[in-house]
Amino acid sequence: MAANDLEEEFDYEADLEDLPDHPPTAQVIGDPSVIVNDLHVTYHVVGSRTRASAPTNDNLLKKILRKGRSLTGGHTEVKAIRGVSFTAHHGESIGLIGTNGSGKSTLLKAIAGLLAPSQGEIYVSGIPSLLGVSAVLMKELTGERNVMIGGLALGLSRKEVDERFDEIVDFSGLGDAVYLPMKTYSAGMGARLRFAISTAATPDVLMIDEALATGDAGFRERSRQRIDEIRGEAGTVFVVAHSTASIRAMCTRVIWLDQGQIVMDGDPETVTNEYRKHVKELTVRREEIRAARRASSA
Ligand SMILES: Nc1ncnc2c1ncn2[C@@H]1O[C@H](COP(=O)(O)OP(=O)(O)OP(=O)(O)O)[C@@H](O)[C@H]1O
Repeated sequence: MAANDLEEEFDYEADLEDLPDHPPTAQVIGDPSVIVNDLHVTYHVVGSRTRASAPTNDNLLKKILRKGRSLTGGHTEVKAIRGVSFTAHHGESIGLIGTNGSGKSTLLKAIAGLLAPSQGEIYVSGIPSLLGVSAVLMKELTGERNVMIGGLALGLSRKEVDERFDEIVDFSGLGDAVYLPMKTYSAGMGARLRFAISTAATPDVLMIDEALATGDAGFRERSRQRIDEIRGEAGTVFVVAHSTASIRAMCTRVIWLDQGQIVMDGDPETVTNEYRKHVKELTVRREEIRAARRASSA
């Protein structure tokens, strides 16, 4: 990854002014809602990690003749989560931070029950919801129809969805675009609608993966308030965001992941400060490597 990409990835200043400078209100934390015990998650990927040598016509022919065998080579295991343990409580909002590929999304998917642990256990009290409704929404249908589908998927009745429809649309900020097919929405519009539907019912455990990055300042402020309300109603919220400013504004606790392991787990200020230092060091180190490469090829 280039140093520029790395800096974009850690958009830690960009939205500071968009967000209130007070941290989330302190909440008395309740009983455990999620217990993760020595979790390991491994992806099995068909294909070799090593670069294939350019095939000559001769060995390509041989490969084609070896019918039924994979042309892609070996089988690779990606150990995305390696021995993660923590306990989350009712009333907490936990930010997950870490560089690209550190395992944040994988951890959320495992808590949501979408990925099986290869080792370890996850206990969840209540129903986890990974932006609960994303899987059931249909791009060909209008936002309006999707509000109904998503609401029903969350366990609301048809009448309850009808009653909450205006509120959901107001929250999403979509206006009349809600009557257009979702496939016509920008990434941000789709993310805002998913967030609005997912939080229409108060979930026990809500997981938000990057949805907030796509919203504007007003939407982010509404989201922050909604997350506070969910915590107030004894829910637990997990938030993945690359912006440490958003994380500090929304979370009562932060877990920093690196290469599938926990580096730090603690209060937002301490963890994000340490993380920012780490990112700055990484950026400097990568810039030095690039400069050395440029010098050696000159
Ligand atoms: N479906 C998959 N198949 C194989 N490997 C995967 C798959 N999804 C993720 N990985 C790998 O697992 C590791 C963790 O990925 P994950 O998406 O959980 O990280 P992340 O911290 O959410 O990254 P990002 O910030 O880029 O979204 C990475 O090495 C990634 O390449």
